[in-house]
Amino acid sequence: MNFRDPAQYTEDFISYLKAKNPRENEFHQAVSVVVESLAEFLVKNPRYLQAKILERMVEPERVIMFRVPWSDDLGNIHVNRGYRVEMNSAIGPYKGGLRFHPSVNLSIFKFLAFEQVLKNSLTSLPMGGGKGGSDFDPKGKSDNEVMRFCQSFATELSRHIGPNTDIPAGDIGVGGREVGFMFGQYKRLRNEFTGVFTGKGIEWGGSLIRPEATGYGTVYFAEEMLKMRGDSIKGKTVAISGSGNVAQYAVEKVLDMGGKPVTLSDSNGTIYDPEGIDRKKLEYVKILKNGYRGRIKEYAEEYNVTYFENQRPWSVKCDVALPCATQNEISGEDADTLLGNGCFVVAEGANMPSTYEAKHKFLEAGILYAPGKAANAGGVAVSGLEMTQNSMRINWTREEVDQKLKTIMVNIHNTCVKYGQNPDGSVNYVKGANIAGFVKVANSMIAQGLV
Ligand SMILES: NC(=O)C1=CN([C@@H]2O[C@H](COP(=O)(O)OP(=O)(O)OC[C@H]3O[C@@H](n4cnc5c(N)ncnc54)[C@H](OP(=O)(O)O)[C@@H]3O)[C@@H](O)[C@H]2O)C=CC1
Ligand SMILES: O=C(O)CCC(=O)C(=O)O
Repeated sequence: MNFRDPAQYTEDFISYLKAKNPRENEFHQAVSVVVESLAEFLVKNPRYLQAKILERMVEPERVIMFRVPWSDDLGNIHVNRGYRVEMNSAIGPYKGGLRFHPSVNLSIFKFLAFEQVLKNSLTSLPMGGGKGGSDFDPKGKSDNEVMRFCQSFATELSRHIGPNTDIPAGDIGVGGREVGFMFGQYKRLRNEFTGVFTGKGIEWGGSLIRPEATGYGTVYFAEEMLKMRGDSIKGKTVAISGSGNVAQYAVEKVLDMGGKPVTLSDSNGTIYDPEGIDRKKLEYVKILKNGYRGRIKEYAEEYNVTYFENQRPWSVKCDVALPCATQNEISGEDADTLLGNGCFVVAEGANMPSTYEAKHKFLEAGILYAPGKAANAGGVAVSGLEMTQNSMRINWTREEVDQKLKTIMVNIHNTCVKYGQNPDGSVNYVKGANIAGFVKVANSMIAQGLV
């Protein structure tokens, strides 16, 4: 590898990564963006190159893959695959969510775990990074089927996790219901009540504001970016994708701040409500999605608004875009459409929702663009606060947790500015987040010897 020329170093490193991890496209994408941001910094700070920190960081400390057998309500047997990627524990125990979705594979979990390491570092809380889940699809399953699956999954996972080892939480397809079933099984197997999961119910060890944290935090981050330009969310038209946990609370915080959310989506299509999704309509979405687990199309029927079948929200005119569904949901073409329509703020509630092309278009356009590892870090940050409350056997109030969340998001924003500000005063938040997240983990790895 060429240790003198940043562009050549980047190319060499990506070739090395691809040769070692063939066909893991999402993982290549996530690492490529980070290496591009870091290359110049690494060339100027060769001790990280000499210690082969990046080579070590892209190799998970441990990957666990396992069989998850379960039976449906008719007694038919199904076999899914479970995963946990324990990526890096340099600054704390592995921490990160579980995703249940039929599309998952090892590449997706490695990209998510790699992003999680840098994200958790940015929160300033002592958490390493991990991610896991299964190709199980909770959609269309009864509560009893989901419980049997979760019990089977947690039975194997319980051997690998613990309150000081690895603390999973929710992600796509895993919310309070699933965390409850897994926590219950873990407790039964270990005969101990510990904070081994976060995102727990409020009556049994959960933290206030954890459900809200990712969506709220994303909007707090967008507000901080706007503040740098003497602007705010107030009066802005906001396009939001997804209609799950992150999207719902992003809508709620945009409303709190005087903005107008106009879209939501799911994997079947997008609703466009030009009058704005108000609090009453948001309550409808929460019942639709969290209660009876319906489709977003039903919103269009209820409120007589446009429904774009099989389309994403990015063709709608907006000032701010908050992608809150899944990875690679904004293509290069979508980015062109957003920019052409005057969108000038993108804050990623989801993990890596912008493709490699889209990300570069946003950076070249010089808009306010916050990558997921910075903008959506509020979720795992409040998970960290849940761990603290569990250890101390106390519960903070809603206001206390929200205030701490706000402070963490402001600090992450300022850290990105510190490492990502250009000579003309503009900020490359991608570069800022990647360098800041990296430095703390890299220094800790060096301090701990060759591990
Ligand atoms: N929950 C958290 O605390 C955090 C979540 N994130 C990230 O935020 C994103 C959303 O997570 P969360 O809200 O928790 O998950 P949910 O399962 O609650 O919601 C996911 C939403 O995204 C949609 N979606 C999922 N997959 C696809 C797809 N392939 N194409 C189109 N739409 C899709 C879902 O639609 P449908 O119902 O049709 O599947 C649903 O509306 C993810 O990227 C996650 O990694 C990041 C930080 C923390
Ligand atoms: O709260 C957590 O531990 C995990 C959140 C998460 O999965 C994420 O930040 O992507």
